[in-house]
Amino acid sequence: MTDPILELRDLEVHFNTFDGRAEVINGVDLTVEEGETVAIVGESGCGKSVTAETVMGMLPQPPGEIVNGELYYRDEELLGDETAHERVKTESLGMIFQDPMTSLSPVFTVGEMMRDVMTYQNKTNVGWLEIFRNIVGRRDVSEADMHDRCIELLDRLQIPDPEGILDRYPIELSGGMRQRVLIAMAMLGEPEFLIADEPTTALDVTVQDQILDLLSEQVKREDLSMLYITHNLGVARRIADRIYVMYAGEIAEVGSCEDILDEPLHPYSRGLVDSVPKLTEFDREGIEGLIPNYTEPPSGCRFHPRCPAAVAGECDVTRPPRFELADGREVACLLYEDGLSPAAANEIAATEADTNRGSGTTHGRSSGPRESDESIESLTQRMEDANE
Ligand SMILES: Nc1ncnc2c1ncn2[C@@H]1O[C@H](COP(=O)(O)OP(=O)(O)OP(=O)(O)O)[C@@H](O)[C@H]1O
Ligand code: NI
Repeated sequence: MTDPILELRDLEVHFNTFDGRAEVINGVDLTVEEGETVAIVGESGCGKSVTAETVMGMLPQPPGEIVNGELYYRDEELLGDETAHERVKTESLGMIFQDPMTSLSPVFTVGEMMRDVMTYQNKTNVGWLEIFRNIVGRRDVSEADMHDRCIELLDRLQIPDPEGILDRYPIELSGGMRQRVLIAMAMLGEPEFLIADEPTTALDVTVQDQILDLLSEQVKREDLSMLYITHNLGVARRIADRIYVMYAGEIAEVGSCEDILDEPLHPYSRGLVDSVPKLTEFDREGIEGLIPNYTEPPSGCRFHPRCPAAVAGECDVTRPPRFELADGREVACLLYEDGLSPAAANEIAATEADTNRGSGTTHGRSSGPRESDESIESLTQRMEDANE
């Protein structure tokens, strides 16, 4: 491990809703090393955006409430210091959002928006001093310089006719072009850390690929670090160095893209990888059931009601810590207690899943952990035997 540029520790976020208190983020730890791209992958509603919003200092509070946790950016704690958070956000962070139509203003041209961003660089409280300085004219924000910088960035994102684009309104551009403009705008403030929340979901696959390539290019060129949010494992593999698999506001598994995709360990990751449509395969296994209700989250492991390998009396009682395996892999699943080898644990998970399926797990809503005489200890024993 090198130097973490960003570190989230034990984050807990709750929301006050009409249905009660929703305990959405439940102890998330996450680290992004300098120059690294980390993807958070998980199904809709698992808390990816809430995590990103917290990092950006953009969590709506209320209804949101950060109940616990620390956020370090280059060793500076930000969750307890709004001023520092605002400064870091302005100076060092860049954001790219999901839907360009909602993040771009419909009433300004691309050029006007880009100039605005450059002048105030995402500052929410622009003081009279800054406005005065800009009226008087600082060298670095002269009209000509701003114009050149806009053209350079639009050019870098391979936007045809950048001069012409500056005078266009977002509505006049295609989805792919809008997303490119949004990336160009995020780069204007010369950030060192990018946060992208599903920037390509609304695009068709070819355009999505182009955008991912362009984004990777910027990240490499400027030596940026990035937190990339997606529900798509394929996208994560293309863009990220490491993947954090998230389930119901908890991190299920951490590993390199290859590790997670080639040999997912957590039963949830296994389901997630299995549910990726393959061109050569029609019959695929997904994950049954839904993300739990956050006002009454399951006890123990939050995944246990849907887990094909869940063991009654264990998984519904004990919240699994993140077990560290070799090569920076971490899995929050009781199967991996006692440093079991991934291959062996996987085998057990698979056997468990088969047995559970055979014993008639109902469709749609899972029937919860299997009543079993076999405890984790005996599973472990079996695994150790298998290892020998
Ligand atoms: N402002 C809010 N008020 C109340 N609940 C919220 C708010 N924002 C998020 N939530 C809840 O937090 C949970 C996680 O939402 P989040 O948007 O982080 O999911 P996500 O993983 O980003 O999903 P998606 O892939 O659909 O974007 C959801 O149950 C959502 O209803
Ligand atoms: Ni989201």
